[in-house]
Amino acid sequence: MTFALYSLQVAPLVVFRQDRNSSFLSSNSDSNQKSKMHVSMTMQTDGASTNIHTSHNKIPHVLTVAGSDSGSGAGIQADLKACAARRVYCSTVITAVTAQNTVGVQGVNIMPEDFVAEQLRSVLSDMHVDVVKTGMLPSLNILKVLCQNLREFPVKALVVDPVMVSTSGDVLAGPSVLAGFREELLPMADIVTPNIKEASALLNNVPLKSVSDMRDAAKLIHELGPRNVLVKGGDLPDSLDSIDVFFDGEEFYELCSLRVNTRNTHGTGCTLASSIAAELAKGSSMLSAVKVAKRYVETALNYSKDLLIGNGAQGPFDHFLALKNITQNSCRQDRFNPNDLLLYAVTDSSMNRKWGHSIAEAVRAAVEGGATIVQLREKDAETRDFVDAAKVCLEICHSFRVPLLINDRIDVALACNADGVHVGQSDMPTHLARSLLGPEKIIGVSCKTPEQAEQAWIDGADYIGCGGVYPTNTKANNRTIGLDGLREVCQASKLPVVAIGGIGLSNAGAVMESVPNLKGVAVVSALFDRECVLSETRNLHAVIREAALSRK
Ligand SMILES: Cc1ncc(COP(=O)(O)OP(=O)(O)O)c(N)n1
Ligand SMILES: Cc1ncsc1CCOP(=O)(O)O
Ligand SMILES: [Mg+2]
Repeated sequence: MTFALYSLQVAPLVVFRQDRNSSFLSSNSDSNQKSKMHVSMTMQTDGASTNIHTSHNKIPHVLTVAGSDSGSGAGIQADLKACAARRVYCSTVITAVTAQNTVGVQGVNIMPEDFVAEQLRSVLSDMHVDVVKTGMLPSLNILKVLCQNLREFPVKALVVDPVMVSTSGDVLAGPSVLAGFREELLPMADIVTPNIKEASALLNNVPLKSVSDMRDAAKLIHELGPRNVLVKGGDLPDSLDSIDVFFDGEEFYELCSLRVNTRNTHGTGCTLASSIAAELAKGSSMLSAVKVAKRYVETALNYSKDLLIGNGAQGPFDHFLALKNITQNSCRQDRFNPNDLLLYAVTDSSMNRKWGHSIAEAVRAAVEGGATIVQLREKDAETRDFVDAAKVCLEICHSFRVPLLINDRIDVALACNADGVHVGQSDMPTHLARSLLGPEKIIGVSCKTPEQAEQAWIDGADYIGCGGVYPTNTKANNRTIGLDGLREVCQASKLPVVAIGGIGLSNAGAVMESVPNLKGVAVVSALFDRECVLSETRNLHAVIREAALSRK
């Protein structure tokens, strides 16, 4: 039995009107931002994106319009799990019910389009939906009903996953739907996320065999009207990496991730699109949303690679990998905030020994004095001592809401559940560190050139440590790049930059004042090769803060 809601007065809804020539999202914390995004309304920033409630208690909301998968690997079920894991609310409009498992699709029951319309109206007329994500649209009429509702109830963003064939090879949308995608839905989309087969189908079956073909396809699909295109290269043969091509209408980005060797890939497309939608709902810029979503899927696949569910060729994966850490009570609540780089204290075991300080004493003095982020750089510590000391320092830092990173040692960072790591050009490669640490941890990378900074960004780093700016005795044989080298990296880097090397009370203010875009300074000896770490940190903090304020 259905209820006629159509006569009810509908409360005035949304909010975001899209200017078709511009993009829709603000990105006030996203230094990766390259495209022409406009501020339409105050949303949460990336930096606060793990807090699902805004100050008005509004939760970011994704509506998924997709088919049900009885095996729960893909479709509506994957979308719900992805949104829950990414901590946004998810409502659902079901377009079809499939009888499906890890072997394939045994049956499809398409919802009548009137009932799809009724579901859409129920959700959109009552709830504040930020982002709509589409999956299986099994008939042209359903697609048209969706477009009609989107025109009536505009939302902040539309993510289109142009589902046509299931992972098992079963056809989920016919040629008339393909025409509907091209003519009606894609022109409304903020991003479309075809895999190789879907991109080829959208382009009249043009063959796609290389990354260069994917770039051409992204450009041609962009001409169909979506503002951004992500062509997913997971099905390209003969590659150790999985490369996706992102095109925003102006620039191409090749987004690389490690190919995870697993049978459990059923639902990756739905999960990726839902995760992009979730990040957009939180207020991320498009490129940042795509990067975070990719990281999340890669980590989930890696975490579930040996999971055994079903007897078929393609199994589901575990979306809730984050729950494995839920029992750890000592965890930071916020994601990386670039402003945390303002005064970056980097420890040194030999300096602490010289002054008779334990690591914990030195770290406590630094955070009490105003350090905004701490790195344990314990080059000669025994692993066991390092892990024990890191756990104590983590408690101290978190009591001041200061993140704690580990220098070089991913194993130590994992063992103590630190907030992240800092790696150099000859340490663990950044993309490997990212796949080991997952999407939420902070990764900093040392870079001396714009090219290295670009690579760090591609590989999934969060910030750049740039230096040595001045000569230093703390790191042997380290080439000095000077203020000019620092400026060059700051100007080119899409990631926030912190300066390091020979910086102290006498020059920190000048460095901050004379280098545009610099987020802060990282310091070893000026804090730790001193008798009183607390007062040195207080003094340096005052100088840097003043310089940062005078720049504004
Ligand atoms: C913030 C910050 N920037 C740069 C470095 C240097 O890292 P790396 O090049 O790996 O050298 P080591 O510190 O490992 O000797 C850093 N540690 N922190
Ligand atoms: C680790 C590192 N990386 C580049 S310079 C440097 C040492 C910085 O130490 P200090 O602040 O004592 O000059
Ligand atoms: Mg290193």
